[in-house]
Amino acid sequence: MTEAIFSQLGLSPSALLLSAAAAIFSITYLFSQWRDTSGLSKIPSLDERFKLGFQRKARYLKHGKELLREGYRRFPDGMFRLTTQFGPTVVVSRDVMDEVIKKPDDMISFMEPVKHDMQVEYTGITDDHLVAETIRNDLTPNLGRIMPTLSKEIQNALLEEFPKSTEWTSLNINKILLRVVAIASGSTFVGTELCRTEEWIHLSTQYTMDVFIAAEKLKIVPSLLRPLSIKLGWAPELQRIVEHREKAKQYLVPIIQKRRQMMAADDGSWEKPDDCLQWMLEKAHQHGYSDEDIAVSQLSLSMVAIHSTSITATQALFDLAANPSCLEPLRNELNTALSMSPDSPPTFTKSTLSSCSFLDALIKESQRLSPVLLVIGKRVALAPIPLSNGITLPTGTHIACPSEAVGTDPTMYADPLEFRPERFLKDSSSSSTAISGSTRNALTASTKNSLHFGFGRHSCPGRFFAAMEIKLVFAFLVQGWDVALGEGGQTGKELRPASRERGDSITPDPSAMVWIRRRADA
Ligand code: HEM
Repeated sequence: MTEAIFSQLGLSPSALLLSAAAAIFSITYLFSQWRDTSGLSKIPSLDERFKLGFQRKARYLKHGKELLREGYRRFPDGMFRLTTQFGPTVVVSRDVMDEVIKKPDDMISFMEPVKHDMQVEYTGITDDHLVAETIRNDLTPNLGRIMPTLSKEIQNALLEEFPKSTEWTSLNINKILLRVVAIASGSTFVGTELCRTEEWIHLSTQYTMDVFIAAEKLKIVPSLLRPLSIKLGWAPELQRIVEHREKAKQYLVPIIQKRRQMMAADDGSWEKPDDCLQWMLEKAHQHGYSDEDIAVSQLSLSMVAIHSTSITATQALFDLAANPSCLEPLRNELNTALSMSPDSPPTFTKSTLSSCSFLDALIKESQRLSPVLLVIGKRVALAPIPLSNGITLPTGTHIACPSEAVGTDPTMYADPLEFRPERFLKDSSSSSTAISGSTRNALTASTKNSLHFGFGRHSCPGRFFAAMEIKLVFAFLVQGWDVALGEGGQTGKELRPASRERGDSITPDPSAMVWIRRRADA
């Protein structure tokens, strides 16, 4: 049908797409010139040399980290304008961010940037209150209770996925840790049976990939042309997203219904599952969720949880392998923690794991240098936002805080690009002045000095679970295996795989290999 219209017009689909794109770029350019004359022009800009919006966006996609660092160093206490992949954005200091995010959601929107980033109009991602509430009210307070199951799943998954040989073997660690985290998270999200099935592992990881890829592809196309580009087959992932949702319903609705029957017939003998699916179905009616909605919410939960955690774990493993001097203190600390366990054989508990401050510091230091995102606190002003510095951010202003630049600020962190977990230890003499000597330095801290899980009321509610999961992966991994970055067990900073950076996001090199061998005494 669409092709028939094009041939009647005497145009190929790509010629039409190109002409329409040219027209839309011109309109966008004129609009961006008009926008710059608003109150925002009082704020310094890093965009001056580039006139066209698409040039600015392309520059950010390639050099986002350098631009954010430059702006932060030049205007550390204030704010600056920069076109990010999100469009013209006011990048604000932590103090301004602190002020802004305290405003109510009807003044400063958390969802608007998500709508753009995830292209929700096309991908169908929704603001899922049930997910955030379940994490805050059920998952986080019960971490101690679910830990034995989580711990067992991680240990089993590592034993299955990692080599049994005591010879060095190369592995694509991205893929393996994604599987381990998907299985382990699945045990807490949907239960220990479904979490190990290939179908669920595929669904819970591929859904996220398809949503992100579709959204990235759509953002390249000017907004008015997106429906046409979809008709022309530009984002086939959108169809797969719909299929993933149908599959999730097929897998989960019968389980949910079975659980409801068991609940209704329960005479006290039924052992109620202790997982997010159960917690969600028990409160679904308060939120007006059907059983099918719960199934889709489980995909949303996997989407926010699994990749962010496995990426953080992968980066930390690269850092550990690149810094072998960290291995001995880490193993000693873990052995001491296990020696405190009352169980036989000894196991990690929530409190023994929290006593492992070097492990906490190591992951936090890795996150400081390789966070998942360059900025946090992306928001859109839904009303004018007056600030204490006298500037009022007009309605529609896009805001973000340059968390990576803050984390590599030399006035906060001595030798900021060096990997030194000790800087986060309480009694470390090498800590920088701004961060030393406080339990607020923990990996899960969400403060103005610790930004990578966001801060304020929308800060990541899953960070306690993520931290526990990553720590358990590391605890079992370093006890059972040796890790290196080159053939024959070579290690060293120069071998650390470089990350991929595009716009706001930092990801480990997907093709990077690590070398692993089973420890003889494990
Ligand atoms: C290392 C892994 C993770 C990182 C780096 C991370 C990071 C973040 C960040 C930066 C935000 C946005 C905060 C803001 O804009 O103010 C966020 C929000 C969120 N995260 Fe995480 N996250 C991780 C793991 C998880 C896990 C495991 C879960 C679920 C169990 C989760 C659930 C959520 C949810 C539901 C939100 C939205 C909160 C809201 O709507 O208020 N995250 N996360």
